[in-house]
Amino acid sequence: MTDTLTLRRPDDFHLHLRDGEMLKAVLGHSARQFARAIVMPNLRPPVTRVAEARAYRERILAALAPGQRFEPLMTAYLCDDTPPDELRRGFEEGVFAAAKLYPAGATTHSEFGVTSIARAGRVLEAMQALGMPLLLHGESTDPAVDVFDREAVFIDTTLRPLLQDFPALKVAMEHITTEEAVDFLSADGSGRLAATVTPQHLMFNRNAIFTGGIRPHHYCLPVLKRERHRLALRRFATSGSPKIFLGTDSAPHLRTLKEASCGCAGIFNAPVALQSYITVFDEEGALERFEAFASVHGARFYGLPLNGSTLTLRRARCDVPQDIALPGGGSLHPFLGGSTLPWVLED
Ligand SMILES: NC(=O)N[C@@H](CC(=O)O)C(=O)O
Ligand SMILES: [Zn+2]
Ligand SMILES: [Zn+2]
Repeated sequence: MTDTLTLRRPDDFHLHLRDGEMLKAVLGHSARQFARAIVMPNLRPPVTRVAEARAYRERILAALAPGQRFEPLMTAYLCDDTPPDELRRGFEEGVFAAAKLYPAGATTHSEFGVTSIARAGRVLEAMQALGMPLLLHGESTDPAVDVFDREAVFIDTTLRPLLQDFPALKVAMEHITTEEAVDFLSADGSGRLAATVTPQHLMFNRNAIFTGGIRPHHYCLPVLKRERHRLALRRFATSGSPKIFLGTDSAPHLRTLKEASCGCAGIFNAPVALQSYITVFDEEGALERFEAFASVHGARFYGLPLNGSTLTLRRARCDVPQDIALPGGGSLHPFLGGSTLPWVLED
């Protein structure tokens, strides 16, 4: 039995760091685990311009503890009126690593998102020419569509035609949650389509939201799905396929805002991200494929060099705290808070 695993330092290809006091409280948890992260732009107001992304990157770097090393990779939030030239300049100047498309109304802070793909045509044309990845929150926003079907419907009605219209566009399906997404990815032979998957979608099915009462800390978007989807995700994530890689979607919200009559969507998993993912790979007998998932496939998709340094995980009891206090008051409940995991990060 393997009791320690040393791997190339991983990257997080889908992360919400927020801003201000929240940024200061959560950043260290990611910086301790990951060398780099693709930082989501859904601030209020969203990060839409090169200058805004530069300034946000500076705030992130300034919030690091002395001596801590971490590279934030910035993204542009696409709106109906995003000028293609702004994306081009941001990408060419090395500020924007990618652009994120939120269908308007699909998720937290998506109200300024794209109202129809048809309107994004010029922007997608420019991204395709540049080789700039498009990151998708892939859910239908049609209110008539069942909340559990939104990803599958998006794939059929939006993603499939989009890939046909832009045959060379690089696309990442963020936080996939369904067997339909796995099947769609598996069938694609173009080499320009990939996906990220979160720890929560690998570890839980939708029963977790309703165990003995309503469990707001298991609520995120896309929402957890039924067991067959979780099993399909686990098989694909641990298969060694280069089309799927690590992206936590760690999305902190104050405990008070989650435990509310209308609770926010998002799970703060940064403190236990690698401990959770490795537990899944261990359970699937796939530890030898963990490094590729965590540290190689994502970097290749984004055209980034692989990290030189390493990190070690050790089989030992990891007690997850119930609460992480914010300096300015309030607290966060981390993913799996109050339970234990069988792997720890070595110091
Ligand atoms: N995943 C979530 O449930 N929430 C994310 C937004 C997102 O990634 O869709 C957030 O910013 O809170
Ligand atoms: Zn999302
Ligand atoms: Zn997200």
